[in-house]
Amino acid sequence: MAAELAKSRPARARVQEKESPWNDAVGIAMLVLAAMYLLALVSYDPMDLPTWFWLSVTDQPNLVVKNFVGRFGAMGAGASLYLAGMAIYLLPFSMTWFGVCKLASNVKVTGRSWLGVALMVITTAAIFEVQDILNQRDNITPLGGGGGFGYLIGGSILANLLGKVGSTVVLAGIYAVGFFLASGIHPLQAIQAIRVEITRAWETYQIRREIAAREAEMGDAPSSATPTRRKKAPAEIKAETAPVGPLVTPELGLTFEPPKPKIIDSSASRGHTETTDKPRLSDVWEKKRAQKLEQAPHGTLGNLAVRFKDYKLPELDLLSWPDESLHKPTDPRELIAIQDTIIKALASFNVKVEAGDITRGPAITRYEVRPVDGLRVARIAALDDDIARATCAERINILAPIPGKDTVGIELANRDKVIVPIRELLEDEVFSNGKARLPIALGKDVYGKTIIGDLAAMPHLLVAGATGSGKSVCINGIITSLLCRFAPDELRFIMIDPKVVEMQNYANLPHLAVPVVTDPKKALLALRWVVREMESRYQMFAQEGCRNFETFNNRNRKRAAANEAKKAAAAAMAVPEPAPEAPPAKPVKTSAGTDDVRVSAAFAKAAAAADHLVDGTTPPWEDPEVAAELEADTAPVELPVDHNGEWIGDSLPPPPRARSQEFIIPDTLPYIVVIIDELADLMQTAPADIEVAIARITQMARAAGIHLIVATQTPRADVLTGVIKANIPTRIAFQVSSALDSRVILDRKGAENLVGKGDMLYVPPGGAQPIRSQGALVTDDEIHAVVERCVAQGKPIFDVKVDDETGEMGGDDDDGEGGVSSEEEETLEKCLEVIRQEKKASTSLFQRRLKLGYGRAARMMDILEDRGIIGPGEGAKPREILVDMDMI
Ligand SMILES: Nc1ncnc2c1ncn2[C@@H]1O[C@H](COP(=O)(O)OP(=O)(O)OP(=O)(O)O)[C@@H](O)[C@H]1O
Repeated sequence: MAAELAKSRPARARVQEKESPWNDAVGIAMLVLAAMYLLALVSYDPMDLPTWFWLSVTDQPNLVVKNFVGRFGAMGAGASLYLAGMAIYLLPFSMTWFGVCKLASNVKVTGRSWLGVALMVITTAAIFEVQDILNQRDNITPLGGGGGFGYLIGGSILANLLGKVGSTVVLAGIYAVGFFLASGIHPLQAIQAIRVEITRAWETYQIRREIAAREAEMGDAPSSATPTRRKKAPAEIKAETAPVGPLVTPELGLTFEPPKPKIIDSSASRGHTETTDKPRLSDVWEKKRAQKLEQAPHGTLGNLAVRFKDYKLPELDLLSWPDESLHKPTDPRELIAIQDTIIKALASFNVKVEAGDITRGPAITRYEVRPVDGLRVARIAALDDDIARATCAERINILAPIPGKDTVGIELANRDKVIVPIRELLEDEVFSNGKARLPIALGKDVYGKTIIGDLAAMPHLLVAGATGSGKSVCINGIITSLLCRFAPDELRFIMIDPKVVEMQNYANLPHLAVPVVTDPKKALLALRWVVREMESRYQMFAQEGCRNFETFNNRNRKRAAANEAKKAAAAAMAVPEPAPEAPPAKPVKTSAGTDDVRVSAAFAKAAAAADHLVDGTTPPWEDPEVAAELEADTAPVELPVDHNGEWIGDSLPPPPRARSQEFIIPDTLPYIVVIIDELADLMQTAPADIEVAIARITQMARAAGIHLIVATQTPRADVLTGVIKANIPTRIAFQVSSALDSRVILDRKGAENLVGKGDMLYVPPGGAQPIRSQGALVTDDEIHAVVERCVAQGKPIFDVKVDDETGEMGGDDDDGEGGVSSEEEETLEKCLEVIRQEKKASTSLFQRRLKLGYGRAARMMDILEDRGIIGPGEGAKPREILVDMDMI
């Protein structure tokens, strides 16, 4: 109980001793004095006193002093025993306690403490006198066991005034006050601890009695007719026999028994669970998708949905598991040794902490320490460099405190890093349970919990970190998650990759809405297209009376369900009539699936037309065969209506459309995920325009099913501007070189302490604290396998509008080689003629001879240089002609 009391002292009483170099000296001095005092008391002999001392009992004192502390000790002990009697023994013990406190610097020894001791000594002396304890009057204690104080206060005053019992009660009260003053223990806490002890003892007694009674009952014959004991409900028994855990006092909110430190190893991957009874996830999703397509109302399937109707999602078997044999088991002794080193390192700076849990994650291990009461956690955080030195760690991170815990976490990189395979995350229940609309596998936290984000909820994501820290792997993991979950008609990508090499793996992906954009100048056009697409989606939503992407995509199913319910209600209300023997109504009721086929075929042709266009081959309308087919399709389709003109198809009739309406509103729209791999490169070209486009997308695109992922390795304020950051609250920071960079990404420091290679801080949407985790690893082979599976099922159908916007594809007739228009080609011919005649080439020459403006003449020079006809410019000199002009 004393330990509990000591632990639970309130901050008021347990004022921490200020760290001072004198503390140790004073502490040691007190211990020495206490020892000498005690020795003097125990070895006191009145014959040691010199004759001149007022307590001397002889003219011939001992020649050889018997007192262990000499004559001085004898005089001190004699005077003390005379004044306070045997109660004086409290003094050296109190001094010893104070000396220890001084050395430990954990409790401040103040005047109040000494006053407390004085009260304790005096009241004890008085109690000895009143209660006649150790009350011999001899040479050692001439005034009795209570000494002079006891005699005067106890015997002469209190006993006469209050009697024996009354004075004992008063003296006990004063003693208690002295004890609280000396020890710093709050009286309420003492009562609390006593109450807890009593309750615990009572509970233990009750449980023992119950067990004994039950044993006795079991020993009795079962035929015992009149059981005397009421049988308790199982819950009651459970509550009684529950192990007594850490007791929390509701009044003070204090835990008297801190939980025992644990070692948790969450580094190993969960491994593949071969479950034959469970359907494969891709099958489940495909089935859902097929159902949606089947239920889509007549004529509203988009061309992508028709084209990829039989699309199969890549199986998770394409992704591999790491070699488990390489995983080294955790050695708890090693972890405990490191924790001890940390505790000792902190203790050497007078920072007292107790050991907490140790959690080994895939890349880092978190050592928890519990600061003693009264220690500010900031003091531990300030010693990060010293802990790093003591543990020989390259970088450490201190969580002071760990959110939601009463401990401080010290995170050190593991010597043997365990990778987190993406397959583990994709097989996780969280990924597949369908709660996340756009699930993306991110990684695993230090406790082994998988981190699966929902891009739809984010709704945009910023990924930043130094080069080689794991950004690309993270983005590839996100793309792989989406590829394993969505068909090309459900999700489309726009990839902007100014680094050129990062996204080449995805160049033929059927999910691409536009070819991978590598030219930073064209990236702006792609972003503008996204803005336009967003606006056109909002128009569609308005037309359909939907507020956002989800309601739009589910509107037909909701309407169909409502229609079904109406039909059922009407059928229930209708009086059943005998069915007339009539020939089946004409036209025969056609299922939604059947009537879709024809319209879908038309869309398929439209898709083929788009393909023709982007492939640069003959446009479909020039192909007589396709043209004839398209013509045939314009023949009126027999609609599933009854003789009253009422719709009898399984699906809903298409919504009425205005004649002027140019587009068919599709049943569902795909998500669009825009990925910008290096924002810094884009910000160099047209910072203001890019910033405006990103801000517009991030502010408004969420409800339109458009989501943005921005990555950068340059976390500077001019790249990640305030406007961009304000609109992208969800962030992932990989290792960066400085706390400044970390602040730019996360608005707080911490990323500079990451250890690289996928070690990241993830700020979830709405989450205040970043979660440290190890990113999922997806290898190049895995990416190839998944992409190949997607590519094998169809080529990308680029949106022609996008091509026009980005200028990447051959959709524009005007653009020839390298974006040179036919008009420019004509001017170029004239320029070549001028070069042939003049045998030289310069901008001014073209301006003069062809009456061109400077800009156009300079553009011609650039094209000629690009084509290797003329050499690079050398100041004012005419350019060198590199080819034989007669050969051109
Ligand atoms: N989650 C991870 N698990 C294990 N290793 C990883 C992980 N992420 C990255 N790595 C390792 O770090 C290396 C660099 O990663 P990555 O290419 O993603 O860095 P980056 O930040 O994209 O660099 P850059 O900006 O130069 O492209 C990888 O080749 C891989 O070995």
